[in-house]
Amino acid sequence: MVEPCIQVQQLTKKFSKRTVLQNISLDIPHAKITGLLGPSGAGKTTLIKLIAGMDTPDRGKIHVLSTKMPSLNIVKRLGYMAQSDALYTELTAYDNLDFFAQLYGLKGKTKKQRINEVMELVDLTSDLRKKVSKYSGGMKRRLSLAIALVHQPEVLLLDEPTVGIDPVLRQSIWSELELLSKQGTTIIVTTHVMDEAEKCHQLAMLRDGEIIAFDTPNQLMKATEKSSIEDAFLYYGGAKA
Ligand SMILES: Nc1ncnc2c1ncn2[C@@H]1O[C@H](COP(=O)(O)OP(=O)(O)OP(=O)(O)O)[C@@H](O)[C@H]1O
Repeated sequence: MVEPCIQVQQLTKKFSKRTVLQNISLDIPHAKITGLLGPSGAGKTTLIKLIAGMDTPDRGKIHVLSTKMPSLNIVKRLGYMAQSDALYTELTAYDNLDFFAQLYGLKGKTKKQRINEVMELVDLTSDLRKKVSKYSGGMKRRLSLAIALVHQPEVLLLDEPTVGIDPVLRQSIWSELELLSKQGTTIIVTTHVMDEAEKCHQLAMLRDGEIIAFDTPNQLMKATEKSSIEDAFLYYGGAKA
């Protein structure tokens, strides 16, 4: 049997006395796009951060690429895009990308080529030399995505990657995610947007720190006899995401 790319086992996370993730278990296969869908405060960011190794669970275990998290050993194999942009605003976009690309071990021609490729992908080529402090919110989001992609990670963890991005570019980003997953990248993406949720190969629906359903979008709609993911989600007792 092929081991899942990401294994979450009986995970519990508390902040002070408040339990925000409750006994979560998930097996996430390789080379699929898995969506985490849930209303604000459901625990999506907390879960993706734990998977990325940015925080530690109170109970349970997470393995990514057969490595117990958190672990520095696989940092280079992961791409993580946080919900709030972590950018050096006094530097240009190029310098930001250059900094992260070097951290990930890219050098010389390959580094330059990758920087150009990812900036083209997020449609920022003409703003490559602009200071990030002059970027709009949507441009910063796109640059953060470019940074998460620059080292061609095997696992991509994206926390609301398309917030503030216009519909046309959003579509092209989703086409790229689809292509990356076809090429073998495992992708987890949190979203509030229902039409994005439908594009995921499988969806974990979260509510109040618990997984209320985990299946393909089609199966979720079929099982609930609903014609949209939003209605299926409401059926399972989720508030409006
Ligand atoms: N560092 C922290 N300290 C205390 N409470 C926290 C912390 N981080 C998150 N929480 C709480 O944990 C719960 C889950 O938050 P989380 O950010 O994971 O939700 P979310 O589903 O990602 O929400 P959103 O869609 O609004 O981003 C919330 O009630 C939040 O207030």
